[in-house]
Amino acid sequence: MHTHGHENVIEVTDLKRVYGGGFEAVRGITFSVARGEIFALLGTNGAGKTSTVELLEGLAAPAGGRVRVLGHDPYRERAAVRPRTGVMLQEGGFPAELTVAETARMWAGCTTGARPEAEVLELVGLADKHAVRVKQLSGGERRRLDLALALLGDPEVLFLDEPTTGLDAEGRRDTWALVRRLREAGTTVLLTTHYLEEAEDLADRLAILHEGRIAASGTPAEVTAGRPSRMSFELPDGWFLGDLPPLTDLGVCGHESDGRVVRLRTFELQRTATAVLLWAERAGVELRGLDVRSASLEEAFLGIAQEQGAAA
Ligand SMILES: Nc1ncnc2c1ncn2[C@@H]1O[C@H](COP(=O)(O)OP(=O)(O)OP(=O)(O)O)[C@@H](O)[C@H]1O
Repeated sequence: MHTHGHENVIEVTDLKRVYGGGFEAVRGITFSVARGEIFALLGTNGAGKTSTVELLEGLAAPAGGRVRVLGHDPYRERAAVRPRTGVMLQEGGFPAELTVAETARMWAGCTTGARPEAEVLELVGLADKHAVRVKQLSGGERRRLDLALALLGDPEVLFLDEPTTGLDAEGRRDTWALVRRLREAGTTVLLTTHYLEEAEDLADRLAILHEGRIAASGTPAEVTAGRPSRMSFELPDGWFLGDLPPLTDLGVCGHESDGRVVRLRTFELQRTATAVLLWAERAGVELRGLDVRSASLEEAFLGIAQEQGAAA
C-alpha cells in the first residue's frame, strides 16, 4: 500500500522517556516528519537525541505520549514497522574478523527482502573494500558500512544516529550526497547530528533539543530567523574597539573584543558591514581575518544553549 501527498511518516506527540533511576531524558516532545522529508534532531550532549531515536525505532516503550511510524506503534507493532525501516546505530558492533562482504551477507540474511550486498556497498563507496576485515576498516569506513547495512532492506524510513561522526570532510559530503539521493527516491530520513553544517545543508526541517525538550524547530531558515548576523575582524596594533564609531550608530546589538579581535552582532548586517568598512577605509586601517556571516544555525544553537542556561 502506497499513499502519497502530505502523509506523516513519523508522528511524535508529547513523548516522554524516563530511565530506571527516574531520570527524565525526554520531557514531552511533539513533531512530525512527512514522507520524503529529511528531519534532523540537534542538541547538546545528553539533550535526548538518542533516547528519542530509540523510541522511534521501537527499541523501548515511551514513559508517556505517543509515537507512530508508518501509522504503527514501533514498539508494540514492531513486526509491521521493522521491515520497512532502516536503522543505523551509533555503534554498529559487528564481528571484527568478518570481511565487509561477509558482514553484509550476514546482515542480509536477517533482512526481509534484502537487495544485493554489492549494490549497497557500491552505494556507500565500499565496493573496493569487500574483502577487507571489519577490524581493518578506518573509522569512517566503518560508519559507511553501518549505513550500507541500514540500506539493505531498501527502507521507506531511515534512522541515522550521527551518521557522519568520524568521517573526514570528503566522506561527510559523500554521505550527504547519498542521503539527498535517497530523499529524491522518496525515502524519509530522520537523523541526529552534532554538525550544524550537516543539518543546515541536508535537513528540510529540524528540531533543537535541550534537556529533553524542543527549544526550537522548523526549517533551517525559520530556526535562524530572529537570530543576529555576525561580523568579526582583527584590528592592527595600536587600534582598539573604542576607535570605531559608536557601535549603536553602526546597528550593532552585541559585541565582544579580546584585545585585537572584534566580534560584532547585528540585525542589520549590510548597514553594519558598510559602516565598518567605510570607517576602516577612511582611517587607513587594514581589517585582518575579516569575516561577515548571516545568521546561521550555529548562532541559533549557541543562543538557545545560552538562553536556556541563563533561565535555569
Ligand atoms: N540507560 C540510561 N539510564 C539512565 N540515564 C540514561 C540512560 N541512557 C541515557 N541516559 C541519560 O539520558 C540523557 C539523554 O541521553 P541521550 O543519549 O539521549 O542524549 P543525546 O542527545 O543522544 O546525547 P549525545 O549527543 O551525547 O549522543 C543523558 O543525560 C544520559 O545520561
